[in-house]
Amino acid sequence: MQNIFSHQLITLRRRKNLSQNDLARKLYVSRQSISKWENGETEPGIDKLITLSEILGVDLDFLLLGKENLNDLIIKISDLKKSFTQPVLNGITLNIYGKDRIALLGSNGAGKSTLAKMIYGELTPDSGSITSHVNNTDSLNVMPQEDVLMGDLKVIEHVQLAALIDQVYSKAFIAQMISKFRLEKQKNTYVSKLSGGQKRRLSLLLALLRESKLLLLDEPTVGMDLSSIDFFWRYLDHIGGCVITITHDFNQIDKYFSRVLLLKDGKIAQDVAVDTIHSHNQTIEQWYRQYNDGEAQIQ
Ligand SMILES: Nc1ncnc2c1ncn2[C@@H]1O[C@H](COP(=O)(O)OP(=O)(O)OP(=O)(O)O)[C@@H](O)[C@H]1O
Repeated sequence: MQNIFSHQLITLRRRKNLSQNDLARKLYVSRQSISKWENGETEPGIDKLITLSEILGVDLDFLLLGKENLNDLIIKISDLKKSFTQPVLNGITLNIYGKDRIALLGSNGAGKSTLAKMIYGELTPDSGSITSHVNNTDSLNVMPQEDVLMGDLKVIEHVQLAALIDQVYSKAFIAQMISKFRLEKQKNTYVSKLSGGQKRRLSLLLALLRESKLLLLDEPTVGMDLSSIDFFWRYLDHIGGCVITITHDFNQIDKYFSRVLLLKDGKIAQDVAVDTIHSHNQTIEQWYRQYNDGEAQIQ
């Protein structure tokens, strides 16, 4: 066990961009203890192992025995390239794990939606590969940047249809979701007559009808009023599986995400754990301003 655990600890700690000091602080142990565990000289007790598996976002089995399970690595992206009239993605390499909560950040036009569309299969890359352990038909939920709604259905009909397709149809559940998403008054309104924010709420409801292994949200809160935005973030906090969100809603990233990716010049310029940014006494917004415009690197 010792060798596998030591190897796992080093790999997973680096994957989370945590230094030995960062991890020591989180576990209330000395940096030397971490170093000894990583050298295979000593082992942590069970309470620390449990906390470690939580911090590193993996099952205890995987931490101790290296048993890869599908909840862990769910998407592997290698050297992905895509050009339209100009190159947009210029060699994206990335692993996405089952418990990741990723905020995908970058300037307008950086290629965030393009990358998301390739992950959910709407666009094909020019070169490179995406290996996915997510079944697009039953384990992937998507809320694209532009609402994809059927305007000539009433809200209730749209939700019923989606629930049938997702195999989660139940009258009570549909009523509950419509009420939760504050669309009760509009349930007999044609979708084409909804306001922009109401359409966004409906799109979100549809994306969240069934459980998913991967939920991809492209600027979900744009056009929503403040109470809908608050509702959205609270709701998101209770969703299982991996979540990748493209957002410029910086105030919320600190609270709801575990990992931030910065897309810049067609590459993943930064891939950092939110905790690491906080341990440098920065908010995500401060970090973003520094790294999107500057050249610095977090060690
Ligand atoms: N179908 C397309 N045909 C031609 N160019 C495209 C197409 N889709 C995207 N682009 C271009 O690719 C670049 C990246 O677009 P993308 O929508 O991925 O950026 P983004 O980071 O999501 O931007 P934003 O934050 O503004 O939504 C842009 O310059 C855009 O004009």
